[in-house]
Amino acid sequence: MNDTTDDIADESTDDAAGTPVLRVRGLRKQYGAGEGMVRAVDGVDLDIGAAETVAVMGPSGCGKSTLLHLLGGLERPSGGQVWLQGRRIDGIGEKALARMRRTDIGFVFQSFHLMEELTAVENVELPALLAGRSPRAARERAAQLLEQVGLAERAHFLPSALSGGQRQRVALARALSNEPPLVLADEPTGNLDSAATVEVLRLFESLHRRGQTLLIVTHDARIAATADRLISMRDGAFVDETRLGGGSTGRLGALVGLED
Ligand SMILES: Nc1ncnc2c1ncn2[C@@H]1O[C@H](COP(=O)(O)OP(=O)(O)OP(=O)(O)O)[C@@H](O)[C@H]1O
Repeated sequence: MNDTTDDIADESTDDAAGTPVLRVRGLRKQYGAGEGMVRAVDGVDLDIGAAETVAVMGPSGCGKSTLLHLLGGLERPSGGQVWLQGRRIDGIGEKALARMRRTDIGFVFQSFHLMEELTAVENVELPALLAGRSPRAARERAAQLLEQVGLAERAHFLPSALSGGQRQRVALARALSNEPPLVLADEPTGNLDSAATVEVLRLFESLHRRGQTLLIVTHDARIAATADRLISMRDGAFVDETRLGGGSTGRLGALVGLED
């Protein structure tokens, strides 16, 4: 485990092409020890530039979720370095980590993770309130985001009264609440039927067009087709990378039968 500090270290990474939104070097996570040890993430290097969408695909158990959890500060790495907007974030203290999760990373999970007792708009405004925005500003921003995901009319519904696709759209709106520089999505369509998958896919495309930086782990080739780059992962490591056109108008989008 790395040493921790409650301040985000100001260790910049200079790069001729500009500072990437996310830079990862030699990232590792192992579980257990001895014969039962699992190397879930085993030496990952990655740069994601501003406004880039990167998709990661790979077989079950290859370490995709663990990777996102490490990048989103939900789990601690066993080794390696991570910079978010040029700031070193691996090994930061709990307070700084919590702040980073609230304001710098938007997380979209396969199973939505909405607060069931809060309405859609209350779910979406929560991160902004936790980040210290005024109730009025947080509510205005939440209403705007729900409008963008096509759910303005359902703002006061509880999650239990929403379909899977609608829940994921609320979750996506919530992820954008604090305008994070990076959105991490873990199988965002994994629990959705194909109609709802297309709805969510459209939203990712539109986010991509608007310049949101995104890292998406997915089993769905249609989602991956919206990316600029597609990375294949096996046994905790990246084994292949393909540059796509980005957006479902790209070559792969055509292959999987999506129209724009
Ligand atoms: N908390 C944990 N303790 C022990 N082993 C773990 C833990 N979390 C994950 N693993 C192991 O790490 C490896 C990677 O798991 P991970 O969930 O990251 O894979 P994945 O590629 O996301 O799989 P899926 O596509 O099925 O969600 C697997 O072998 C898994 O069993």
